[in-house]
Amino acid sequence: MSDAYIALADGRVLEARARAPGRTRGELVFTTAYTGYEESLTDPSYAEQILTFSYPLIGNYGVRSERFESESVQPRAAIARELTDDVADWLAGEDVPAVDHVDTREIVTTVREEGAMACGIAAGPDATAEDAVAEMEACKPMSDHVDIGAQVSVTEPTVHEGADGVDVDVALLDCGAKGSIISSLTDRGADVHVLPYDATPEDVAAVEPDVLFVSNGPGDPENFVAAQEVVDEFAGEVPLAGICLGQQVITSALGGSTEKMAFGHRGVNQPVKDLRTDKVVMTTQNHGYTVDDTGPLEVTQVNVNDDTVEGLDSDELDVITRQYHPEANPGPHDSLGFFDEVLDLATSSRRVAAD
Ligand SMILES: NC(=O)CC[C@H](N)C(=O)O
Repeated sequence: MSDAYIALADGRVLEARARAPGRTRGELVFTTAYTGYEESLTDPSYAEQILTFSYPLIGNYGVRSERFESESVQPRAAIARELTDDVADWLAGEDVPAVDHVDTREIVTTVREEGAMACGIAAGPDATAEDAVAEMEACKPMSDHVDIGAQVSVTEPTVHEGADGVDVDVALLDCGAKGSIISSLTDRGADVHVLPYDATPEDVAAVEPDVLFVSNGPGDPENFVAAQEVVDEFAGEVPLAGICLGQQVITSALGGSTEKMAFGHRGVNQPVKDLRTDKVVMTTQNHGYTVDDTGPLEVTQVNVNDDTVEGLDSDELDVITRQYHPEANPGPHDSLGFFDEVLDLATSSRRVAAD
């Protein structure tokens, strides 16, 4: 007898094995990454989602907090073919339901064919298929999580100091920032002033930033209204940079738009071509929305698989953004140079302003 059930919005209920008990619901997504499960499970971009690992064995090198991207587990549940005890115990300790012994190929194929969908999970000794279905039926679309930023952002400003000798101040709007975005900036010497997702223009001005950086984050970028207002306020005055949700928020704020993708880009081998150099790099991605209309921004990079926008730029407004995750964790380090470009933009625009 099964002790776990996964209910999908298309009516199917899959039987599984409970590895961490509980009942929950969320948008069903996946990652094809074969390593980096600790980083993915602590990435705030996955808030309100259920994460399926397509790689069959998850947890084979343990669980270490040094590899976490935030302080807690962020998806509402995890699904894998086989979870080790280390991972199962970690998730159980965090009250995040987890299930395995299920055909994850079927789940990923379903999401690829039918799109990201509502999902309910019931796991544990008393779990029933009906419980899972009830959870799935109560699952809201991502766009209905209007204040999702509050779940993942700092509530008070915090400063992360970079190395001495580099004089760059970054105001980072924390819409659910991964730790390695912050450390990629401090490693290069920048002081990073992490501000709440709903910071006001006054809060940002108080930092006297050399660059305003909008982080990654969960959910629909159109719900990050305060962040869009801040970007609008500083556009043309302070250089702008963003990653993933950050690219989407900046584009919308400047007059462009975003749209929901069928199932998104979900893995660590997404090929991205730079249109200026014709070079292709491998990138880490986990997003379900994409930039549709780029507004005043110029497309500098595209996804080789489907031609969607991966990088945007504006010389006039001093903007540089990426849809993928240059900070990696998990994934390839091919595009870490993005952070050098951000610091160059911060310092060169300052020189121009001082002339
Ligand atoms: N990784 C992210 O920042 C994700 C951005 C946004 N929530 C999306 O799904 O498109």
